[in-house]
Parts: sequence; structure tokens; C-alpha cells
Amino acid sequence: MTTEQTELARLRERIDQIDRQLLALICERAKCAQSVAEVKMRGNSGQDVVFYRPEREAQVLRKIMHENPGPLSDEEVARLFREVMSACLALEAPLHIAFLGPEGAFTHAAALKHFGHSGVCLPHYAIDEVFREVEAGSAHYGVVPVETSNEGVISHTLDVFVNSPLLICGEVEVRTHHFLIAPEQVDAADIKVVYSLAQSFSLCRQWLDERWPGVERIAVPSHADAVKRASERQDAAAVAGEHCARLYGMKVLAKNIEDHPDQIARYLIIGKNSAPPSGDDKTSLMVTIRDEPGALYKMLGVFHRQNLSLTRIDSRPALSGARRYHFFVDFIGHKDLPEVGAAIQELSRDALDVRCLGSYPKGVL
Ligand SMILES: C=C(O[C@@H]1C=C(C(=O)O)C=C[C@H]1O)C(=O)O
Repeated sequence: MTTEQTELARLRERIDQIDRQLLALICERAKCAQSVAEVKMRGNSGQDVVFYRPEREAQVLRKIMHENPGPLSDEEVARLFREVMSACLALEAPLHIAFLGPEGAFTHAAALKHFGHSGVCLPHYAIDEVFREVEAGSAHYGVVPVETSNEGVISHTLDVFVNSPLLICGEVEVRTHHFLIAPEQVDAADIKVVYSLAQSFSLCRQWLDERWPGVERIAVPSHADAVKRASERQDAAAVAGEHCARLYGMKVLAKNIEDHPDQIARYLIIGKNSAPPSGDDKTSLMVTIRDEPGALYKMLGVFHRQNLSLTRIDSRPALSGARRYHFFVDFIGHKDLPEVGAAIQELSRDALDVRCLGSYPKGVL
């Protein structure tokens, strides 16, 4: 054996040893999670046990990222542990997650990023359908978009909250990278047509104009549709999200082709329960106020006095009754904090209605 071969054999033996240790530790962790499930069942006499603990999962991931010695990036180690937790939780009770489909959409990527691959993710074709599935108990949790790079705030999601009892128990952000992809057998030089969502074409317009000027662009209803259409031809490509490209095993012709990279979309996790404090949380309120001079100024004054930092504010006209607005306000802090309680109390004095839509851990990954 050459010295390199000896060195390689030695390193591989060490890797095998480590894998054996990792396997034993992962199995031990899984057994611990099973015991946690038993304790939770005993505590609730088996009734309505909530196995999934978003605040605990956020704490586990934050600790891992904080203690990560490298060389793997914080995001990479957290992603690995995300999957370990997902598998452990599936032993307690496999989660059913409804998301705004179709499969391959960015919302699907958000669901997998948040819950890992051991949950059962089911696509639905309208935002209110996702809410209905969770309300009816057919899914434990739902994932809906609230802000995307191409459409801004998703007002439909906000409108559905007005009449839904569901609460926000998490948030997740996804980088909306777009890939130019094609079926394996298609040669880049033969491409005459590109399929995608109209919004994705506008996000990648400059890039497509410069690199593929003569190629026809055909808008279809989803990235999955674009991939399907491209697969049926020998001269077509698709522009789709990174997750969609991987899901359908397409050949990647170019990565991150969006004109403004680092675009981020934000998704909400909805369920029947809010989350206890994780140490780094957000709260979402829906404040309904009369449309009169100074009303918004007064409302914002409350957050200023309580020293609460707002991260978003959106308004929607109330459908039931003129001259009323729902303000959707997100800020840093959990509803159990005294200053948040004081703000809610103070807001309730002037507003027509104040509803807490939930407190939840700030997105970790
Ligand atoms: C193990 C628990 O249950 C679930 C699984 C977790 C894990 O694998 O670390 C964390 C939180 C819960 O979603 C727990 O509550 O600690």
C-alpha cells in the first residue's frame, strides 16, 4: 500500500468508529424522546397531548448553533439537528402538516425547513383550506405564506385570521432562490421555451433578457406545472425554486438567477395552541380601530411607551362594517412579559378589539 492508501484506510476506520458512536447516541436520543412522550401522556392521562414543543425545538437549535465548534456552518449543523429532532418527534407522534401547495412550492420548502422530513406534509390549494384542515383537526399544523418577495404581504392570509380561532405558533423564512432547470436529456443549446410562474419571470427578468433573449417565456400556475410541461418536451426548460428543482430531479443549468439575490419569504406556522416563551420570541396582535384622525398614532404610542420593538405592521379594511381597520402588528417579546401584557391592556382601552394571534419563537434557521 502507498502512504496515501494507508492514511486513507486509517481515516476511514476512524470515520467508521465515529459513525458507530453517532448511531448509538442518536438511538439513545430517540429513546429519550420516546420517554418524554410517555411522561407527556401520563401528565395528561392520554388526553389531547401536545407532543410538538416549538419553544423547546427553537432552544435546542439555538444552543447547537451557539456551541458549534465548526468546521460545519451554524446553519448546516442546525439543519442536521432539525432532521434528528424531526425523526425523534415522529416517534412520539408523526405530525400532519397542511401547506399551501402544490408540492415543490416555496411554502413546501418552508414546511420541510421548519418540521424536517419526518412529518407528513400535505398540499392544499387555497390558504383558507389550510386553515380549515387545522381547525377540523385533519392536520396538526398549517404553513401559509405571509410575505413573499414578489407579492409583498399576502393579504389573504391576514384576512383569514379575522374569522379563524387558530393561533400562530411559529415563523420560518426561506431564501427564494430560483434555478433554471431542464430534463436530464435536454441540451441547453436546444432550449426554445421556458416555463414558470409569471411572478418568477419578473424576479428573473434581467437575467433571462441578458442570457436567453430569444427564448419564449410561458407563464403557468405553479413551479411544479412548469417542471411538468418542460419534462414533456425536448426543447424546454423551467424556472423554479431550488427545492422544486431538487424534488423533481431536474438538471440544473443555472443557480440563483433572480435579479436581486437574498430575497426572503416569510411563512407562518398555524395551530390550535400558541407557544410558551423560548427566550427570543415575537408576538402578533390584531388591533381593530375606528378610521379616525390620530387613531394609528395613538396605537403606536402604546408600543413606544412600553418600549416594544415592532417588526411589521399591515392594515386591512374590516369587511364587516365601514370605517374600521384591522392592524396586524408584530413585535419582539412574548405575551407573558409584563410590558406586553400592559401594552395589550392599554390598547384595549381605545381599540374596538385587540386579539393576540400568538406568541412564538423567532425563526431560528
Ligand atoms: C422530546 C420532546 O418532544 C419533541 C421533540 C423534541 C426533540 O427531539 O428534541 C423537542 C421538542 C418536541 O417537539 C420534548 O418536549 O422535549
